[in-house]
Amino acid sequence: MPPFALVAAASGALVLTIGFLLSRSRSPPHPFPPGPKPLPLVGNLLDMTTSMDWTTFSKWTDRYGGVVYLNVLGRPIILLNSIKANVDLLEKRASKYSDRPQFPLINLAGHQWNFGFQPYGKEWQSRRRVFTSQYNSMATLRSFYDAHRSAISNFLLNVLREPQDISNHLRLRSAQAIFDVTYGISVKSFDDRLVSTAEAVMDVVSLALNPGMWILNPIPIFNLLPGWLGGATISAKIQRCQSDLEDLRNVPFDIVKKSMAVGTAKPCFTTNLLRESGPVSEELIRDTAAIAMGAAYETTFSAGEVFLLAMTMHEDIQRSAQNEIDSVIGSDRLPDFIDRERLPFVTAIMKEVLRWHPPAPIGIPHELLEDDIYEGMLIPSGSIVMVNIWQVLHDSEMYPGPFNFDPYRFIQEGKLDVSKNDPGRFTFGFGRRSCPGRLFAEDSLWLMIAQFLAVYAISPLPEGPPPRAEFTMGGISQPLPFGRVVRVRSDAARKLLAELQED
Ligand code: HEM
Repeated sequence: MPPFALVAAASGALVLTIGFLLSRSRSPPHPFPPGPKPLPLVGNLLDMTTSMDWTTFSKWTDRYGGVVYLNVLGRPIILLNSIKANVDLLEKRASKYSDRPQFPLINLAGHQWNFGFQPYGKEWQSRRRVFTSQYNSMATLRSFYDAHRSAISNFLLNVLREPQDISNHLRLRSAQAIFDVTYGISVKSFDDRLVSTAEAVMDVVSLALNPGMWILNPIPIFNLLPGWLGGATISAKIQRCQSDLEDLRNVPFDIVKKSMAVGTAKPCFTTNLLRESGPVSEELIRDTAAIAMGAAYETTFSAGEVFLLAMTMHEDIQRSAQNEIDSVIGSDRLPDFIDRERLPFVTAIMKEVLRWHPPAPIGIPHELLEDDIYEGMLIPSGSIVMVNIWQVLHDSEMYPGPFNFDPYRFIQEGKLDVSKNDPGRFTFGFGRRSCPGRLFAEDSLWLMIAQFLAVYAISPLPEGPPPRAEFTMGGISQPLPFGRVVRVRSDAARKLLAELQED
């Protein structure tokens, strides 16, 4: 254990003791929900593993049910493991359950303007409303189609040139689509300063959302560390995080403003809002634009990697999708958004990708604003409420054989049917804080799947272990590296690739 963690744990003990005694001194008329037995002083600290471990959380469903109570350092934590509990609490009682807890590292990095972490209230509401005015409008989403097309064309061409670097190409595609849509800026390569800044910001966000960081909060201890114990290095790193975040917030926005002034700006999220006459301030437009980059980059990349893993593991499913594409579209053009209705199996694969391994398996924690009684149990005010999205999507009643990658579960009589079990309903969270980028994310993933399968085939390495469904832990999770071979499917596919234009 690093020294700072020891110091943090030791100094936290006093706080824990007080918290624990206080929590014990309450004798609620209603019991807390069931959960693993807490230890004296630390409560359930050891049950909450150091990384976000949804599989451990899910095991508790069998033992304790859909609502699990933990007490960590005197702080109540509620895990919602079932669809019913999530709908009943986060959706039906949204006015109580839509706040966010404090994330100390997020605050320290300077995210106070980021509505994804803001408390529930007017400020959050007005920012989210501006964001959804674009990302939930079908007309605006359609205007983003060209950005998706061009990012995916670049991706397909990059794969042709360097198939072994497919993960990097997938990352670049995520960055290109979101920078184009948000700022009308085309980032050319993975080394682009804007992309590396976004990566650095997201690395810190991922760390900051780790329960170890917001439960133990070692930051006050870092501040006390003398230089020889790493204090100076830590403080330099913190300053770097702050300046990266400010760059992400300001640099692309300033580029758009300059190009608007000389009449060369491409229509995008930022120009749409800046041109609208209305009460929205320039600062608010700048802030909401910057959020999209952070929120979309890692999540859409992760979904793309999950797709590649699933196809490498299930070549038969891949071939069925390719047969569908060949018979509906033929081989003289690439599938496009207009074909969506006619490619139900491709859509079923997209839905199953989002179910089989959701990119944000335990979402972003909420905080409860006031005491609540649910099914006779007390959920105390101030509880941190964590949604086990992964478990919801592995509910064996809703999704029989939940560990299998099985897009056929969404096909009834040859047609797509997600009327009762659409994973998109759960993968993006529940209630008023649910992801406002859902429609954009599904558009982006669908086109990538359809066009990739039209021209490429992916298979396991001929030698070496077959790929396994293994994933990184953390706020945003993705497959562990796995071996695969990508090849152009046919001469017709090669011709289609030759006709593609690079942006
Ligand atoms: C596959 C891709 C994506 C997944 C799986 C995903 C998932 C999520 C989840 C689980 C949350 C937390 C919901 C909650 O607190 O209950 C969230 C929040 C959010 N997402 Fe996404 N997301 C994705 C893509 C995107 C994209 C493309 C954008 C923007 C264009 C976006 C913007 C946001 C924002 C702004 C929030 C914060 C909402 C708030 O606090 O009010 N996400 N997302």
